[in-house]
Amino acid sequence: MTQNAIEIQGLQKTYQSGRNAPEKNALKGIDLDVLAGSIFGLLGPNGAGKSTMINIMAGLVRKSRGSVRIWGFDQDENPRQSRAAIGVMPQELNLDPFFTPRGALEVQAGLYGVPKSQRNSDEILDMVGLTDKAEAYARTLSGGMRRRLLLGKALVHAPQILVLDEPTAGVDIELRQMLWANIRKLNAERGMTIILTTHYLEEAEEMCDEIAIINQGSLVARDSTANLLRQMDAKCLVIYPMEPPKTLPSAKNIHVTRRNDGALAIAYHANETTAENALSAVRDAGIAIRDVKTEQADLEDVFLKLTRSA
Ligand SMILES: Nc1ncnc2c1ncn2[C@@H]1O[C@H](COP(=O)(O)OP(=O)(O)OP(=O)(O)O)[C@@H](O)[C@H]1O
Repeated sequence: MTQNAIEIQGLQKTYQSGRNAPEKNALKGIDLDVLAGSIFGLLGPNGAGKSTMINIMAGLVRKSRGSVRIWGFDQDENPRQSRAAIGVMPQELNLDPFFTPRGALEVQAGLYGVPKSQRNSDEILDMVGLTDKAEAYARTLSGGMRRRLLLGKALVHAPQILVLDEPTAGVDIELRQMLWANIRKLNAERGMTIILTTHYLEEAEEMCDEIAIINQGSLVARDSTANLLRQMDAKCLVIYPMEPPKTLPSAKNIHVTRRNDGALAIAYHANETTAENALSAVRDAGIAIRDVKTEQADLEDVFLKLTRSA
């Protein structure tokens, strides 16, 4: 087994446009490793190049330059092995309406050359909760069921790496939880490496061990989720006073604002001062505290900082 599930070097993608339109440099030279066994989030604003990158990994889009190794296999030298190591759950619900879920899984297994004796359609149908729909035509399945079937299709050849492009975009809470439970299980029990794109930063913060942020075709961050959050040392202490204060607290390195609900928001940077100093300033101003809470930066703040400055 390799240490890295994915190794990407100098990856570039230029889309040729129409006769008079300029070329589009969707990826401008990306280096990226993804550790085997991790849950890895690929984030970026619309048009950043996430789908392009995922589709290149999956062998669905041809790269213009650079090298991509999947599970140790170079995509150019060993296209078959590198494709076999990866399963993709695409964003679009592109299912043949005339196949049943069982039929769709069998066809997919055939495409990947999985011998009949090694197919596990029943287990997959059970896992994605489609056992009782196994013989229903895809056109009769709800949107949520189709999405579950797409996850099932990505798993037929037992890939080491599962790639999910916006798996929870527009799905209801119940399905979202089911998808995440399945994904966590595949990661924990089979050690499957999971790579996903999502627009829900809270979800990425909760799910992903490691995160890469791309913006306009370039990598702007790549770190553990915890380290990325640590970069943002902006804190806010929110004080609910017993009575509206006559004067606002003031001290070095704190910035106080009054909120509409009567709370006082005391903003500071953890590397400049402490919560203790902020609270002292509140006491010095003679303010009795009814309640207090803290607010800290989340992934959304990190994301905005990195993608705006670039
Ligand atoms: N087939 C194509 N031909 C020409 N340009 C393309 C093609 N596919 C993508 N692009 C362009 O490449 C850039 C990156 O697109 P991509 O779909 O990879 O971004 P994304 O980060 O996945 O965005 P989103 O979050 O909106 O799905 C965009 O400017 C897009 O318009």
